[in-house]
Amino acid sequence: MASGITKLVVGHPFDTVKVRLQTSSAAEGRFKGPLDCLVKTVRLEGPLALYRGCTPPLVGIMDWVITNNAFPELVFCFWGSYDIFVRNLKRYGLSDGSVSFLAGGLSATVFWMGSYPTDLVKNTYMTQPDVHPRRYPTATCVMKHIYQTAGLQGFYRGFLPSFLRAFPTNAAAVFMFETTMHLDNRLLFAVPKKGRLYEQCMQLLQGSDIHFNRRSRQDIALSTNLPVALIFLPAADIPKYVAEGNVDLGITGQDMVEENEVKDKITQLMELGFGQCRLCVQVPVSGSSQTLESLCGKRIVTSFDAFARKVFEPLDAKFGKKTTINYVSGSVEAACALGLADGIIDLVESGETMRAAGLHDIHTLMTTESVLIGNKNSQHQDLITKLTSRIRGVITASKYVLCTFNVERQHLPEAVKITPGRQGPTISSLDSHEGWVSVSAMIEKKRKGDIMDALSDVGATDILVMGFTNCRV
Ligand SMILES: Nc1ncnc2c1ncn2[C@@H]1O[C@H](COP(=O)(O)OP(=O)(O)OP(=O)(O)O)[C@@H](O)[C@H]1O
Ligand SMILES: O=P(O)(O)OC[C@H]1O[C@H](OP(=O)(O)OP(=O)(O)O)[C@H](O)[C@@H]1O
Repeated sequence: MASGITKLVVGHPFDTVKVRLQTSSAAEGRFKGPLDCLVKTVRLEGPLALYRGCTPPLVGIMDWVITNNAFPELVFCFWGSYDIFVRNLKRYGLSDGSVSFLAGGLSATVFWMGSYPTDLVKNTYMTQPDVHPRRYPTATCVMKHIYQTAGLQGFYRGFLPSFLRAFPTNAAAVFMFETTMHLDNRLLFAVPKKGRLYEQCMQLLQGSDIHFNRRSRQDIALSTNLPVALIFLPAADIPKYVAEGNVDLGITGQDMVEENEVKDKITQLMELGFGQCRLCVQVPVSGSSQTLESLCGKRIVTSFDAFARKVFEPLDAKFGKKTTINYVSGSVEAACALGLADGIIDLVESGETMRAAGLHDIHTLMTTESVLIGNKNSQHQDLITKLTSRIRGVITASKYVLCTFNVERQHLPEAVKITPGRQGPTISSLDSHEGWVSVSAMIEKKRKGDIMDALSDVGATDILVMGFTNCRV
């Protein structure tokens, strides 16, 4: 009750201003803005005009709802029906995300079906012309008028646009609300949302059996089989989030960790074996500056501005010059051709982009690859260990294959030298061939051709090589 009265006293003037602004067209030019509307209303009609719509002797529950601006009370319709929709949609085996999305949209429809007539009556009452006697002395008169002129359907005039807007916006809002509420107690795992590392990260998550459904453009996805939430972020921002404990785990490049200057604040859990490249100082092939020292005092363009400052500040101090460092977020190689830079600092993998821009590298600042990094104080250390072990299994599986063959026992020592395995090969006797054994051992994928040749040379037969997708070794 107290909250209703407070809402009425404090909130109703705002509502009056809002509705008047909404219903006065720009062409009319009645009000220049909210303050102008407030001042004009008070000056021309007196302060009580701000409370029009809340004091008339309205009767019945509809009037109470209207005069107390009690739409929030109708919110129970929303969440009440939401529960019912959720329960029913779950029966169709839809994912949690789809259920929240659809139930949110459907509940918004229910909410609007219930509240739309009162909204229409309230708006009509509050925006009636400032003439005396009033066309509608009470909200009940508005209701009577609508009913007499258009029947019951008159209370739903203009409903379609409201519905069309309400379904998707509420579906998305509820979906995000539910997702965010479910982040509690989950390990937050940041992965690049696009760019060079994206595809391999997705394969890594899939290989590690971290299941999730991600809608297009959605930046948070809950795992469906682990207490993990995947947070899709730019690779450049991930080190900072991990260092500050906003997320527990992340995948990014070592170059990004350096650039964010957070190496001491994170734990590098594992090198992932992809995203390998070099961070290089590059200059035009025929440019006048061909050394780091000669670039001192000139213009450098880069996405790695912190790195660039670390390189050039000592040189500037030594030579008494001031190197200009300008940040760009991509296509750095274009800067020299555009006359914006004398040199750049950017990544080189194959060197194709660099050469296509007429540049060559004169200095390698660091070699880099993608890494799994963790927050030092995460509350989810057990889960971090588990995920790290799964990911290590996928990486190992991508580097090794399983080699099996049969060999005469007398040649076993030579064969074992060729395939020692990670901790010794598995050897079992062959019941069907007296004096023969079957051997299986993990071998490096990139050496499999040489190994098979060598095994043949020592008399091994039935040599098979098989890939596997995950392992714990
Ligand atoms: N050519 C490359 N080869 C290998 N790894 C690369 C290459 N370019 C970038 N990387 C690695 O990928 C990380 C992210 O780089 P990327 O250019 O994809 O980031 P982004 O700026 O977020 O994406 P985008 O370029 O789509 O805006 C880099 O920090 C680096 O570690
Ligand atoms: O040596 P290369 O094999 O040619 O690779 C190097 C390029 O790859 C990266 O850019 P990316 O293609 O990711 O786009 P970006 O410039 O927009 O960051 C990097 O910034 C280089 O431009």
